[in-house]
Amino acid sequence: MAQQLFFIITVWKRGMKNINLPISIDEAQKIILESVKPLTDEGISIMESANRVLYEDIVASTMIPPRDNSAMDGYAVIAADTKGATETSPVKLQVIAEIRAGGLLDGKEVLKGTAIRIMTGAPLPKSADSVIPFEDAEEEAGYIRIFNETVKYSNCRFAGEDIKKGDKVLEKGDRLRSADVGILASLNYQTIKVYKQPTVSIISTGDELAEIGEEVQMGQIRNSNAYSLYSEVKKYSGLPDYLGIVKDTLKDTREMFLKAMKSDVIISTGGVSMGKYDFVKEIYSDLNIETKFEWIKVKPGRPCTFGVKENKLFFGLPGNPVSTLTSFLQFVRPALLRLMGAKRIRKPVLNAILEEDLKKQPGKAFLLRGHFSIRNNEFYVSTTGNQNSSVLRSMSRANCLIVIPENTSEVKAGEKVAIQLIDHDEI
Ligand SMILES: Nc1nc2c(c(=O)[nH]1)N[C@H]1C(S)=C(S)[C@@H](COP(=O)(O)OP(=O)(O)OC[C@H]3O[C@@H](n4cnc5c(N)ncnc54)[C@H](O)[C@@H]3O)O[C@H]1N2
Ligand code: MOO
Repeated sequence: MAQQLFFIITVWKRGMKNINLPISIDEAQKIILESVKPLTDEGISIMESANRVLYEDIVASTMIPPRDNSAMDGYAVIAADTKGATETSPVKLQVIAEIRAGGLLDGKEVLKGTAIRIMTGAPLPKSADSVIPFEDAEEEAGYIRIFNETVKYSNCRFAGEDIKKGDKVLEKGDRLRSADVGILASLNYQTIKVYKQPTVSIISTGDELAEIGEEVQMGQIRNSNAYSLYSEVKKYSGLPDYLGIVKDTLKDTREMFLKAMKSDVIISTGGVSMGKYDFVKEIYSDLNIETKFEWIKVKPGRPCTFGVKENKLFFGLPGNPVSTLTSFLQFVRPALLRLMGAKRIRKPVLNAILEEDLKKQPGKAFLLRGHFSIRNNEFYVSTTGNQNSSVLRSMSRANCLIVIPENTSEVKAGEKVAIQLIDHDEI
């Protein structure tokens, strides 16, 4: 009875929502994405644009390539002129001119029975409809001998075959890859409009933490979460600011969170489970941050708090180093990408053959650290060792997370399991 009363009071205090009940990964992601308001835009040089998200559609104002040109170093010919060419009875054509890449046509034209020496990328002269590579012809005293027939359009590249004028080549919401940057350059863009990068404050909580360079006192461990998170934030194009370690007191935690409020996203690690000195949740209600959820039906990462205040997103990630990273991947990563306007935010998931038996309790999903490999065109996966949430080594060896659903209790070697590819681009 007393327990029920406590529960009702807690729910009431936290805005009539049952945030104490664990929710699924999918539900949590939905709540987070509903809370994200994408940032505004800025203009940047295309040189800085890799991994940024376009704020505008890119519509081609010219054709690429702009004119028909040669795909090989060789001879521009009229294909019909090579008819009947064989090893024993080669066709002979007179070489009447040469065109270099970047050179001008200057009215040069291939006439019947002639050829023009041409370099890769040089404009195709009028009436030529095929290019014979140097290695397939023999030149001597102003003539070439050709030993094989060629067909029309061999080794020719045509105007607009890559991009036509008016094509929408890239879209608002695309996260730019290197080939995209190349297309922008081909279309003469020096600068483009992209979404701003989210600023991200990172806070480590815990009296037990020693900073890099400090002596580790009795009972202390080295702070690793701030650094693994810092690199994850950078990987997903956020602007991280590591604010340091905060001691487990309400006063210090409040001061640190007030300092962090300058950012779009505030990530803390530790202090979100049931410990006597876990203050993060208390600080949320203290600072009027609306808590949306506190527990997820997943291991690692069961305690995980998410809150919102004035478009700022607050993630209270669990302290265990692996739980921090898996929770980042499932929850913070999609939020950062959506803040930056990205359309694609899902990591690829595929099926792989499990190489060992796995058992778990039902009731929560498991995200096991795995390593996948490909043999005989099949994906295989095995775990990377000790799956304790504090064991970072097995995360460091992992290239995927094996997803065992909530209600499954056992999977046998040889069965297929879903694997989430953690190092691959979003789809
Ligand atoms: N009574 C309960 N205890 C715990 C529960 C629970 O449900 N009931 N959940 C457990 C689970 S699961 C996790 S995960 C942890 C999460 O706890 P906190 O987020 O409150 O984290 P802390 O207690 O502060 O730390 C947990 C663990 O992680 C180490 N840690 C913390 N910060 C860092 C850092 N920056 N770098 C490296 N390692 C860090 C810390 O030393 C602890 O060992 O709670 C369980 N307990
Ligand atoms: O859920 Mo905790 O994150 O397993 O160790």
